[in-house]
Amino acid sequence: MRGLFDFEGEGRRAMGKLNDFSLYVITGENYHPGRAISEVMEEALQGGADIVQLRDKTSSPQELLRKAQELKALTRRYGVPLIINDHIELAIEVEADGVHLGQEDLSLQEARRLLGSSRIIGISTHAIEEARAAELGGADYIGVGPVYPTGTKPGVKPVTLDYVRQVAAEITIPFVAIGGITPGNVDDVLEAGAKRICAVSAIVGSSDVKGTARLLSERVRSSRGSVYAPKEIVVNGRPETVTARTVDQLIARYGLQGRKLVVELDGYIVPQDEWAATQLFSGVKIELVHFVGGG
Ligand SMILES: Cc1ncc(COP(=O)(O)OP(=O)(O)O)c(N)n1
Ligand SMILES: Cc1nc(C(=O)O)sc1CCOP(=O)(O)O
Ligand SMILES: [Mg+2]
Repeated sequence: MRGLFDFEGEGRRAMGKLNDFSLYVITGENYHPGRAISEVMEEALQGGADIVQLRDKTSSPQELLRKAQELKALTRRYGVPLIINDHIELAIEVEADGVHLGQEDLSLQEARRLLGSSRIIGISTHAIEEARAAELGGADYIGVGPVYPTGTKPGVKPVTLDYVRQVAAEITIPFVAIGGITPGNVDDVLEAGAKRICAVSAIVGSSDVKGTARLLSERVRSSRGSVYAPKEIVVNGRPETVTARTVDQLIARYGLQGRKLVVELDGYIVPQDEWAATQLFSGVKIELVHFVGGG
């Protein structure tokens, strides 16, 4: 097991806010005329959405503020992060958990300067060079898409499952596959290596928002394997098969209880008070770094 590393020097950061997630749901009010945004998003949360984004290209600043405040209260009740698309100043004003930015939006560096290290920054990517740059620049997650053609972004050329495979093989920060994902094609996306998916129309445009969210979220979770089954994970760079269900069980398995430890899971530092609740899934990469000699 690797012992000690200079975690300042390697650009690692404490990120308590972005817990592992499976189903990321983005608002899309044009898909549910006559129904309130908070009503529809609450159904998505009931179905298992574990991260929510407010994306709204048409509202006035006042309307946007009202929607952001409503969603902030809603997501707090469900204990999931709220991300604001594009508008960093709004994210700061409502104390959202983070912001999502595209290649044409505010730069990652400027966003990080404004938001600080504890808030989430997601970056859209459409090619591996963009994914590498986002990872290197300290993004907390990346969007990978559009995987399929989508009416939510008409006319945008799909990146296809090839790009999903490329990112799954190379990029270590969490990524979320997005664009045209539905119950009918989600298994292909997962098969290509996605561990998290994101959807707008398939969920908020569904006649059964909760049921569709549940179906998608269960598909993603079950593709990661049962928490009770042996899991193939990578511990400090070494492939291991483990039965530990949670981070604290894994720590116990290595006899490291009570040691001064830093735990990094898929690029995030897991705070000690979350070790017991943080589940392990096949495919995760974990670093257990213990300090020796008073380091
Ligand atoms: C999770 C996620 N991924 C990608 C996007 C798209 O962001 P962007 O490229 O800036 O395009 P707009 O959404 O602003 O039209 C996203 N919003 N969320
Ligand atoms: C908002 C957005 N961004 C994308 C990207 O690839 O960056 S694809 C997309 C639309 C996602 O909506 P739907 O689930 O309805 O296809
Ligand atoms: Mg944008």
